[in-house]
Amino acid sequence: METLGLLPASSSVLQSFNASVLSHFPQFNFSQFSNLNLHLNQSNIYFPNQGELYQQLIPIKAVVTDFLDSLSYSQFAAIWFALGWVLLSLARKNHPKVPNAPYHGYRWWFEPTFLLQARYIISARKIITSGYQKYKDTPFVIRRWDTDMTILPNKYQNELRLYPTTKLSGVKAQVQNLVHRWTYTTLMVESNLHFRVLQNKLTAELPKFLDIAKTELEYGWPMDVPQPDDWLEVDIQQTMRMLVARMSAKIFLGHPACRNAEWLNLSIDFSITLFACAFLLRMFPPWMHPIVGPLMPVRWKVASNLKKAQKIIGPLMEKHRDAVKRRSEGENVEEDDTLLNWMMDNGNEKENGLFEMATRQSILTLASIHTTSMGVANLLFDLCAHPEWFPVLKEEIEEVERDLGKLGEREGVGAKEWLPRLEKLDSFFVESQRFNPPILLAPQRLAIVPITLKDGTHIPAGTRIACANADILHSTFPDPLTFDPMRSYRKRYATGELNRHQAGQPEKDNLHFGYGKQACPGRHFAVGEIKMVMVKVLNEFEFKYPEGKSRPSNFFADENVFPDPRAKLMMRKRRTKCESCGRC
Ligand code: HEM
Repeated sequence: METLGLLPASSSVLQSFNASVLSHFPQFNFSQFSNLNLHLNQSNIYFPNQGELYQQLIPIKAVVTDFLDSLSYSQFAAIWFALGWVLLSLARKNHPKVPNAPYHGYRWWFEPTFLLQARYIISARKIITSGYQKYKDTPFVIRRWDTDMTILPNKYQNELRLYPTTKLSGVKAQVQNLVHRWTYTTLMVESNLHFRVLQNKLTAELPKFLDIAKTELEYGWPMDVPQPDDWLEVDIQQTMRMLVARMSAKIFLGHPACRNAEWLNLSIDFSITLFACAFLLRMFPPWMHPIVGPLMPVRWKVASNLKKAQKIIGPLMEKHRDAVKRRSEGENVEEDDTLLNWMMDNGNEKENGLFEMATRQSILTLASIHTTSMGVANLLFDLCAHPEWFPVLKEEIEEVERDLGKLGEREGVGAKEWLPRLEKLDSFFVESQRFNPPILLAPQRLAIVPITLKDGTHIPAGTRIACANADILHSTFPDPLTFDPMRSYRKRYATGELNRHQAGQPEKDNLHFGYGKQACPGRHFAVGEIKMVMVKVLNEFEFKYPEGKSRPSNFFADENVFPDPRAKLMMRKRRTKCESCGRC
């Protein structure tokens, strides 16, 4: 990360600055304060007939100009961020919070708040977990760089989930995280078309769309997935991102757009760029966004991605409009049943504007691709760390194949019949997600109006609230630190609640997909995709860690979690007796 270079950069920045100051103010001998070996230009500037103040300003200007000229790109970036930090510290204010909820995370009573906020960037896990362990049943407040968040115990979940978005809004909290108009995400708040299409079309016709996505998985398989006969080191995260991007593109945009390499790359890249842009902007106080936003290259990239998206989405919209018109004239026009078409048919004039539709499609890639592909990658990382489960999951697949034929092969037998049968794989995913949630704070909400809960807990308007989803799942299970992949499988049968405790079924204790009416509207599709990919992967390949490697650790950026991007796996085509487990 660039910030890792801050320290070395700052000492040479200091050198440049000292040299520059000394060249214009020779009377100050800075070298006596440092042992830096500086080569100084001792020119003395004197302007006759100028006021004394002006005489003093001219050399200052010269110092600044010389100084800026002498900086390398990384030194300039380091100063830029240091400046942001200082300004933010000056502009810092306390954000609304639940009254009496203590601020948590200070190491000493005199630790400056900006240090705690800076530590949160990479130590969110430690801060949230220690707060949860300390306060468990009462609210506490964590301090993120841009906002404070009151962490509520999950005993309030069933009450909170009943509040409508007009009072407690998940999307407004997300858009605040994404720094709204500075990343072009405000439209998510202005209209919920992206939510409606997932709930009313995708989830309502889930088996159909999973079967459609499966066809694209088959198409991309030989291209995206290496087919090595012998062990080969692979970047499994990138492979999975591409496969998931293809499946998403197929259901959103249909054929042939789903095979447009530019769109596929864009849909993967957009999330990273937009996330980086929002993350950097959050370092600055809101009043500075109009100044720094337009100067940020990463934001230019977001804008250029959106322009490219318009070029791809525009003709698709035209095509659908044309099809609708011709159909209304009695012509029989064939079209893919896509989510884009549904959005156009159900959107109003503004939602159907090109910029708005292209941006919304891009935001949907942000919500769907990395989250889902990380789920598959984590599953594989966990399987390689516990290879004794390979044969169990393979046997389950083979059993379903014996009854229903291979997935997608038998007429009339598709995702609907197949995927619910993969109960052990489902349970393995739930446990893998328990250890590797994509986010540490879910659900997150913004209080639009003041709210008083039944026990008198008051949430003032403007308060950001969240739940410590990762920690809840590490405290509500017996033996929580043990990776026990059949937990939810056993729980379902022990309680007889066969429809509960499954992947993608939010519970008061399992909040990784959010909770209530505002829970992730793409979760059932995501779980289906993950299972479909895993069936193919387990049927065809064996995996293990490269020599000397083990399960990669997770990285944190604020409360966001992602696997070490450098982590690799070894894979080869499946043999009768595989090395992963020694049995199958
Ligand atoms: C493993 C994969 C995924 C995880 C872990 C995940 C997780 C989440 C979470 C935690 C939320 C916030 C929910 C809340 O506040 O209660 C969310 C929202 C959302 N998710 Fe997912 N998600 C996943 C996959 C997907 C997929 C595949 C799609 C689309 C097909 C999708 C679309 C969305 C959208 C549009 C929202 C925002 C809804 C709004 O406007 O409030 N997600 N997701």
